[in-house]
Amino acid sequence: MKPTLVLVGRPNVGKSTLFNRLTRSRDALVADQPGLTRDRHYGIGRVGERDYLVVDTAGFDPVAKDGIMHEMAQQAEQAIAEADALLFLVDGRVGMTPHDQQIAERLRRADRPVYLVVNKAEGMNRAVAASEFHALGLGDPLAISASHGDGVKELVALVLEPFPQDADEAEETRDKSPRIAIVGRPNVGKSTLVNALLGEERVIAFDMPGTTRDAIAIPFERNGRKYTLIDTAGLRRRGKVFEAVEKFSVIKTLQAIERCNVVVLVLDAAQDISDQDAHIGGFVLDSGRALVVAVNKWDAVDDYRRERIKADISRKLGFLSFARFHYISALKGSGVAVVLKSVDAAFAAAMSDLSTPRLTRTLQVAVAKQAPPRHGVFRPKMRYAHQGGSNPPVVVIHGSALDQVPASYVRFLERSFIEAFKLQGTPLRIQFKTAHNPYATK
Ligand SMILES: Nc1nc2c(ncn2[C@@H]2O[C@H](COP(=O)(O)OP(=O)(O)OP(=O)(O)O)[C@@H](O)[C@H]2O)c(=O)[nH]1
Ligand SMILES: Nc1nc2c(ncn2[C@@H]2O[C@H](COP(=O)(O)OP(=O)(O)OP(=O)(O)O)[C@@H](O)[C@H]2O)c(=O)[nH]1
Repeated sequence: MKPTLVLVGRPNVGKSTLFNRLTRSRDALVADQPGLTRDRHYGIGRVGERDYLVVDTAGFDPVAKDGIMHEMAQQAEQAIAEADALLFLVDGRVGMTPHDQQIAERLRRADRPVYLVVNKAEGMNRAVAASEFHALGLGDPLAISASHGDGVKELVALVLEPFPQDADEAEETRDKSPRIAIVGRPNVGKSTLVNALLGEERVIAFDMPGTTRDAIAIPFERNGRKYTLIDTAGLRRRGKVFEAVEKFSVIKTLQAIERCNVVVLVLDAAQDISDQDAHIGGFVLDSGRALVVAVNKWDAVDDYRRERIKADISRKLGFLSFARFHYISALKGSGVAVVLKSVDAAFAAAMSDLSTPRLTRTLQVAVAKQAPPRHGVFRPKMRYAHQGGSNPPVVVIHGSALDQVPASYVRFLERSFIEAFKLQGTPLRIQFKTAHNPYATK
């Protein structure tokens, strides 16, 4: 599983700045989807070679007893409990404050590795900037500059070092059957859908999670096909049904998305699409996972409401249009079989092998139909394409002056490949490789 790094610190020490640097999209084109708004507190890590998740807790006041500060502290507590490592930021220009000491005291009790990070240290002697923070009793302070990037790579490498490269990751990518994560905000019907999927069918083996913190996986069979369900909420089996034993957790949701290869995003037809729905959808898009959307509780809403929710979806979740949407009732079991069929299709699309000659031909047809716009004196030239990865499929395009291709044209190319190869249910990524200037790619 990917390690989860949680940033804590008092307001204004630079947590958001560090968060942005740690999560800045490697592929700016993904970030450029119209209508996509992000939850600026949770992200997929992009610095260095290894993948990780980052959580930014808003200003953390461990002694707040009520009000908004108390609420924020509770959210921070949940994130601390679910963290694999804690990054405690302090401000090297301001120096140590009583608030830092309170937070340090809380973190000394956290049974997680804590890294003391002295930010805003650009242009300062790092040892001097760090020295007074030894008094916090959290080990050697590490001086960085989040805004300039100094020391950030080294910090990430150090923090990730103790975590083994995912042992089962390699095996999981070779998996021939879908690993499904059922995600959605609280009360939309995730457990009900899990039961509709698993209830009647054979659950091959289900071991109680016991003391392990890892998300559990439940293998099951349906219509002779094998699947694995990635748990997001600590499912417990009670008689014939599974129930969630933990409250909703964004971190667990993200970890499950990272661990699966097909996401089933559950929405509640009786409610309007919320920011939380959109943020979860944004994570799915960022992660590149295949996706099926189940609009649940269709039995409980009238025609007026049905029209309204469809309009709401197309307005707020347009960036998920690569996915199939199904209108289902998990409670009555209707539409569940179709969801699973789309899971199969999305999985197949995400894992497809795309032949180089066909990719190149598709590229040529697309360029003949609509050439990439000229940028200054250069017109991008696209010569050939080959596949660079799966789940999501990555198409690598070789040519010249490709670093200036606008996002709208990239989306046109994406659509062309998706149509030509009939890749329903998976996002597709395009990477450019320019012959003359190897540094201008990505
Ligand atoms: N000089 C310097 N300023 C920085 C650095 N990192 C962040 N800042 C500045 O510090 C201020 C606070 O940064 P934020 O990232 O918003 O801090 P925060 O901890 O997220 O603050 P809250 O959102 O209030 O919790 C901003 O003005 C940043 O530009 C740095 O490495 N060096
Ligand atoms: N009418 C109707 N109600 C449903 C349907 N699916 C679930 N519900 C109801 O919605 C409520 C929430 O369902 P759950 O399956 O517990 O939702 P959840 O997403 O797992 O909730 P959390 O565990 O809080 O994240 C329950 O009262 C269900 O009976 C459906 O298809 N139709």
